[in-house]
Amino acid sequence: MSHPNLTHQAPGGAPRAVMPIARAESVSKSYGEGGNAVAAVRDVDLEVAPGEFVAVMGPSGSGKSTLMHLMAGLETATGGRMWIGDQEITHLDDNELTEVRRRRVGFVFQAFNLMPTMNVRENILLPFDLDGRSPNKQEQAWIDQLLDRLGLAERVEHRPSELSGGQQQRVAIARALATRPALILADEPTGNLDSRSALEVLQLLRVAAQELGQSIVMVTHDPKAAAHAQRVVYLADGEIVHQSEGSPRAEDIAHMMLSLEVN
Ligand SMILES: Nc1ncnc2c1ncn2[C@@H]1O[C@H](COP(=O)(O)OP(=O)(O)OP(=O)(O)O)[C@@H](O)[C@H]1O
Repeated sequence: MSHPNLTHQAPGGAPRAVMPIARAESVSKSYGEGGNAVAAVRDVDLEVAPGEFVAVMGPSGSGKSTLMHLMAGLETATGGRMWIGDQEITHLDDNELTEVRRRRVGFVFQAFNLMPTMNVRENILLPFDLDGRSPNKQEQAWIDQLLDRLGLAERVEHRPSELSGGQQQRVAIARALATRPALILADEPTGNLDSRSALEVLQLLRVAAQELGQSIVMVTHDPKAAAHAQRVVYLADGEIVHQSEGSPRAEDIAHMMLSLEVN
């Protein structure tokens, strides 16, 4: 189905200039049934523009990971509709979802899912292999830049078991960015990293957004990490309760988080 925003009017009546790369419309997700049902995500409306870097924050159990999985088509919504670019993914079957993800989405999840028998280079090139092609010259230059900036250039022949946890995480990040997918979903991408590596990852995500036009949605508990995003979306009890206008300061984010956690 085509995207309704092609003909959509933005608030104020002006036609929308760009189609969002990810869009949730009144999306809900419940687990279980009857008295045991848990409403993990409730009536969420969210749009992420091309080249936008959005951080998602909220107390533990507020629905951040579930929202991310819904956006990726890894979970099926129990209500509402979801799009990736112009493609509605709400009712796609598993094969169709796999295809959309492979072509358009890069993931950095907490389980890095690196292939243990492959070295760093082979792991990073895996998305190209799955697409039945090799990187072109521009893509190879980008991969070299990723390896360099992530401090992995000397490690390309190593297997994951020969790397530290932080290095494995950086390989997963390089792999997610390598094909320059339109949408990057990152769950705590700086969670296990020292502050220098974390800064490098956040700066890379910004480069991917600002220079390559990739859209990034990053779940994080770290106000300093979230301050690198252009917008921060706050969840509580499965609902969006606040959104920043522009990049907020880490102190303001920490303050907001505190108020959500005590409520
Ligand atoms: N597969 C599942 N079955 C049942 N309940 C689930 C499932 N996955 C998540 N939940 C529940 O949904 C709610 C939201 O969980 P979710 O993992 O999305 O929160 P989160 O904000 O990512 O938390 P954290 O910051 O602790 O990772 C929680 O109450 C959780 O227990």
